[in-house]
Amino acid sequence: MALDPRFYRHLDQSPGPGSISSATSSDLSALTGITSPSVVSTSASAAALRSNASSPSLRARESGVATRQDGAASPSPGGNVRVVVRVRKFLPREIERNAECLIEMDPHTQMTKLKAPKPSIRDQGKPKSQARGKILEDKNFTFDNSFWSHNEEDDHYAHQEDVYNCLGEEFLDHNFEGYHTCIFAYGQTGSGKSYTMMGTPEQPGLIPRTCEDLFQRIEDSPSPDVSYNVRVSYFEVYNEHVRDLLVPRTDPPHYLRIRESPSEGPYVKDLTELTVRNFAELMKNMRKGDMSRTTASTKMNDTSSRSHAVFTITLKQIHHDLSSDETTERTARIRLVDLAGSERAKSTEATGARLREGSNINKSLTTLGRVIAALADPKKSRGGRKGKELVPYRDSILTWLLKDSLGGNSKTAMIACIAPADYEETLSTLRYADQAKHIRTRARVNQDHVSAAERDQQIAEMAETIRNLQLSVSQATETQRATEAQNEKLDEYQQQVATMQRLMEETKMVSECKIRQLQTENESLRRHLKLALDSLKNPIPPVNVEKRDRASLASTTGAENMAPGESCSREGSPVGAFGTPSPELDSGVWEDEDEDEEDDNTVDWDASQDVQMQSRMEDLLGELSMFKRKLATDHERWKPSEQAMNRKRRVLGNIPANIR
Ligand SMILES: Nc1ncnc2c1ncn2[C@@H]1O[C@H](COP(=O)(O)OP(=O)(O)OP(=O)(O)O)[C@@H](O)[C@H]1O
Repeated sequence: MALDPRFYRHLDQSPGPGSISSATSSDLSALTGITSPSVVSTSASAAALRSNASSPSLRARESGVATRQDGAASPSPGGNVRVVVRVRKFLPREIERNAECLIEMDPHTQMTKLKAPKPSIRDQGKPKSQARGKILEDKNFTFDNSFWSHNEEDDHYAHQEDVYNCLGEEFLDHNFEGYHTCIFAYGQTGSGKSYTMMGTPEQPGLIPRTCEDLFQRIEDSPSPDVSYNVRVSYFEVYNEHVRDLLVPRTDPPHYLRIRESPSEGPYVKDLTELTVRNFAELMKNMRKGDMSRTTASTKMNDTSSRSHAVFTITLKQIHHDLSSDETTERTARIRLVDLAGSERAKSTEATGARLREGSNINKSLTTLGRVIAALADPKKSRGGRKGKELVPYRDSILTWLLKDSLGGNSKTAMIACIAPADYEETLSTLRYADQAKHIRTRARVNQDHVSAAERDQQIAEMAETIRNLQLSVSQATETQRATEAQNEKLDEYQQQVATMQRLMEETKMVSECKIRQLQTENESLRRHLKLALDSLKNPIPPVNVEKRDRASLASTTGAENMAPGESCSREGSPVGAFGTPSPELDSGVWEDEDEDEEDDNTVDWDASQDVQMQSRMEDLLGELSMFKRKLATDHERWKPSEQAMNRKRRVLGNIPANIR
């Protein structure tokens, strides 16, 4: 069961009689988190709950609940796990079905008897061999304490307070002595684990009582030389994942990783650890965590815990001896674990997510059982010549995280919670508990002495570390700045490259345009040359044209009908090449007054004209080769593209080889 929200309601109100006290702290303690007894107020109700580390609780001895009288293992001075059992009262559903109480407890010997249920009607009176159902037997177990919480009318009824006085108080004594402790509740679903650990608003359980007593002891501490620092963390193991309960829930959930250090053992990385200065602050954080714990309603329990919850208090006591100027630090870890209940899918009728949760819960509890079994038998827990560890801590997250509490540096207690009317589940729980009795842990006081010289050295080392860190930070800042400057320069270069690429593109376009122009020019020159060569190869023979008078010519050709500027030729021959009149036209079809002298001569295509034409052709060839050279130079200068080159090659290829 997760804690009833009503439990916290009273924390915001002033404490009433019997309620859990709250304390305020000074501004100084608020700043440092270190609580000095002189600055913590005391409530009247809490004054009754007094005990301290050096004088263990008297109330445990005065309590109506007796401890074992056979002197066997109670309390466990040798470091054995302390095992207690608690049976709850009937729940309404059990009363309804007229359930039979199968548990008996002897307050003097602390013996717990599990009675076999009555045989079914059909098996009644039959001998064992003929019974159809399984014949069950009575079983006896002896634990350090047996808490009878079944019937309030009975003298030896164990209230919440009795459980705390018998177990919690003694464990808090150990914490003030500097030991790590762990108390965990184990049992089937609905057997009363959460009730025992957290309780209800009216009946607070072991965890709130421990917290209250812790701050009460700090307030009542007689020594002004001791300062206290209290930190809390709260996480749950749900479906084999670890979730911080002191931070708001996220979707998807943020799971934490587990690490293992040689000195501290397994721990949850990045787990929130808050400094608390008084009981009210501590309970506020516990409320936060409890609200976000995973619970659900099952057939066996309306508010069933679907996760294992681990609430950890770290108590640091710093004692400074003025005369010797020595400091002593004691650190104790108080681990309070509310396990999810083992369950049978058949009883809970779970399906879907509930069934998966159930199988994960059972998986980690089975592993816990195997760990307990391995630890209970020291010969089995260490195997092989190399002393290889055979305890399967790592087989589940829960057992891995509880490694130190189960088999290492811790004083540990197990509260086996049992339902009064479930034979099979109760037998299984009692067997577990019976095995756990044999586990021995190796608890030691976690204390450090620091002399004045050592403290000065530590301070000097820390100052050096701070200086180095500051240096690293400033170096990192420098590097960051340099990187930013480099990035800016890189941007600048990239911009310049882009501009140059653009320019090159433009230059290339201009070159291509020039090449195109030169090619056109080349083409026209080629055509002219071809015509000239044709004319050379096929010269037109000289023609003698007699001078006729304009009138007779006009009558012959009908020139009087022609418009001015129109020309005509005999037989319609074209105008000569190069714009020079053809010999026919040169013969002077039109006669001007000014050209009379020329007109008087007969026009002949003689050898001198041949020579003239020849020399003109040679000039043209010279010009053409000069043009070719120019073309080559331009080509070099403008670097035409491959395509343009090919085009040029094609053009030049068309020029006859003898010209090139
Ligand atoms: N000693 C007791 N006295 C009175 N009521 C009790 C006692 N123990 C348990 N109950 C009641 O029994 C019911 C089941 O108890 P609880 O929720 O603590 O079981 P649980 O073992 O934590 O179950 P789960 O594993 O499902 O979370 C609750 O209603 C609780 O108030």
